[in-house]
Amino acid sequence: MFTCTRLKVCCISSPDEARLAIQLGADALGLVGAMPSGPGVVADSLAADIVRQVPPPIATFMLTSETTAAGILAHHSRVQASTIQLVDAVPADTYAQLRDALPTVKLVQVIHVTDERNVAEALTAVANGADALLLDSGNPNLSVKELGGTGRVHNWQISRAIVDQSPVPVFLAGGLNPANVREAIEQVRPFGLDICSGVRTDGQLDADKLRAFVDRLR
Ligand SMILES: O=C(O)c1ccccc1NCC(=O)[C@H](O)[C@H](O)COP(=O)(O)O
Repeated sequence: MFTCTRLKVCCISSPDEARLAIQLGADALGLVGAMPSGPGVVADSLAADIVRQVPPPIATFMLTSETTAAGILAHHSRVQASTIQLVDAVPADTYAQLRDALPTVKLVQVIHVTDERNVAEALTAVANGADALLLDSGNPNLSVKELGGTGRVHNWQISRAIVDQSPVPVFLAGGLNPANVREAIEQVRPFGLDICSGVRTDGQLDADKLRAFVDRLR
């Protein structure tokens, strides 16, 4: 079956990694801001430098753990990405405040999938103004929150239920790699995939792993 599942390569840590990801087929790049935990964080100055070098039509996603409109806008002013990825839950009026301040910037809400209640959580985020959803495997309820980059797969049946009901595009993340990418697409049918640890070796983007992932994806 023909598929055009989009690919976001996350945890980009240098201009060279950005170039490699684009060369191998990335539609979007993810730049991880300050987080309570996780291996993929880069300084805002480096993220901004990478954003400046990324050509259109490649999208740049700034991942933020900020949960107030003021904090998110301050983060965005330092990075200037085309898309803001909210990795934690935010108050309902935050999307409208961000939209007023940044009308051309897209807002992607991460949902950390643990149980069926995440379906309602996802649809509420859309009703509040999210332009897209990204389903990941973190745990925001821990004392030190996990907000992504876990390398873990979650319950794809719940993700499929969200895809089936969502009126906006849905990205699937969490523990994806060349070996499970086809199954992920067949089971969840997402608009796009997001990958970090599954295409890295010793923390560096691995061209062979990313090529293998893209070969199976396309
Ligand atoms: O990588 C991190 O350190 C990180 C920490 C907190 C939020 C997001 C983080 N990474 C970016 C992502 O969104 C990952 O691409 C996503 O969680 C999937 O990661 P993986 O399971 O390793 O493919």
